Amino acid sequence: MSPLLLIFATIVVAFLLYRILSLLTRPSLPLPPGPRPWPIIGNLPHMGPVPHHALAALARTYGPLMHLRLGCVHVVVASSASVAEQFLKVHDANFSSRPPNAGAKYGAYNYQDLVFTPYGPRWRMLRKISNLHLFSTKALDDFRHLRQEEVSRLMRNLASVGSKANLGQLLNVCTTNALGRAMIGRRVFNDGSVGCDPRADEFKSMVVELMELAGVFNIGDFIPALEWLDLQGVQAKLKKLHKRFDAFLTNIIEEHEGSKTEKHKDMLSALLSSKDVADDEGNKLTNTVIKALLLNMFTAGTDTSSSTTEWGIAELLRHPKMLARVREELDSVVGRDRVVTELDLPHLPYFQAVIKETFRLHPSTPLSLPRIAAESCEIFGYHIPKGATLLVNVWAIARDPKEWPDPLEFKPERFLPGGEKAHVDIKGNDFEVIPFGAGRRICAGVNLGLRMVQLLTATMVHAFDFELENGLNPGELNMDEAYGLTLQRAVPLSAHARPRLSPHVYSSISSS
Ligand code: HEM
Repeated sequence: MSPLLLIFATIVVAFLLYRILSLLTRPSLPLPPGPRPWPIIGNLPHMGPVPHHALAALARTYGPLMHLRLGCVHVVVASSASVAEQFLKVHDANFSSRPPNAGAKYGAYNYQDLVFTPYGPRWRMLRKISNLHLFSTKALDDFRHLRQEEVSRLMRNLASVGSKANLGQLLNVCTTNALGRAMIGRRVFNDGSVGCDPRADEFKSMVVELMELAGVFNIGDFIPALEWLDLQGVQAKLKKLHKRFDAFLTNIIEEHEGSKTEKHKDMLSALLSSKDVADDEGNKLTNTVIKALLLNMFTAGTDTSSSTTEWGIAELLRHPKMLARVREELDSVVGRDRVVTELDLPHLPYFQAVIKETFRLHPSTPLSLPRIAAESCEIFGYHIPKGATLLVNVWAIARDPKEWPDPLEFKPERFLPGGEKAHVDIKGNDFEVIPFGAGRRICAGVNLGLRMVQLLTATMVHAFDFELENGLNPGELNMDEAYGLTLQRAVPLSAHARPRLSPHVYSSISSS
């Protein structure tokens, strides 16, 4: 055979082999529908400046189970309760790790933390430790008085101010200090005056920056060949921010180790005392893992709760009749001669419905946190490839008109007896409203977050009348969202707070 013929025959055979192989390996099922991807960048341009809005709009065209290609990465998006249930309940084991990303690599000690560590022995160890020391019912009850004291401090400070107060900032200081006392045995920030500790402003801005960076669809995460170019500057910013967080956390640990004589009852003491001792599965807590865990708690556990409270108060201010009904309930259960406590909360059904409705319309992580498919699988007749990133649009699911009549209206009644969602809870069992996610990687701090948001919101509306800045009519309150990984208010809530309880309540609050 002539050489030319040989080359030609080789090409034909190779082509035929390729066709046969691709036919054999092609999944018999189609991928879910989705917008046509651009070459190389795929659907990245479709994500827009506010990805949960853009994905909700795309889902109206392509359906609640959608496929996109971001760079080289397959991404599937769940935008209805039934699709979310498939991923987070039926196939939860297959989606129990998170995809690789620059945020975890450069911002969270290279995946050594609880939020991003792959599902496995380290995840189990960290989840177990945090449940034991922070999130179990016993730990939550043991630290109840700390939360109460911090909320009361906030109340006393607000009562003593004549001028307008930045509620968002104060709520954030309060949640950070309450968490700080349980985790590291002390407050993180001063709050002596409502002008606040300047470090509190800095800390909140660090958390918000981290959430903003984590919310960016970083090109390097989706096109690994371009990672080194850091086209959006995300990696550089993450590295810089990480240094600031690391200095803050190293300082906390050094201080704690330096005061060994005191008997601490906080989480950090327990972590330090079991440092470098292997557990049953051979895992050890190192200084780095401890810092990573503290970082998770201070970032995942502060802004989420304070911004949800801010949204809740804003909704009540915009709906004066609902605010009046909440106050009526509080005044009849608690009265005006004492502050509301966590023990009162189960006796406030209308207020509970207001909180659920706040979480429905303003979930603090609108796209939850991403998961990755460990193996390929089939969902509703579609092929989900191994390695695909899963995004659950919890924001869109909770506004799905097929599930929620008048989805954009703030209507707490829907959660009351006789309402269409009377028996629905928000803790990951009813998939039409999953602000804390669901399945084995559901938010570790769900019960703490709920208690904090409830106590703060109830205390604020029970103890104060609010007057908006410059005599603004509450109906005109700006409710726009500023997007990061968490859902901030575009315009922080500022108001004059006027005490409405008996004067002795504000003066008798302990200042421990
Ligand atoms: C308003 C309050 C909060 C909301 C709405 C919220 C929401 C979420 C969501 C949606 C996830 C992802 C769940 C998933 O993948 O299915 C998550 C994970 C997590 N949250 Fe929260 N969270 C809140 C408060 C807190 C608090 C107070 C803490 C701790 C102090 C916390 C710690 C965590 C941790 C450690 C994870 C990662 C869990 C894991 O990967 O195993 N969160 N949160």
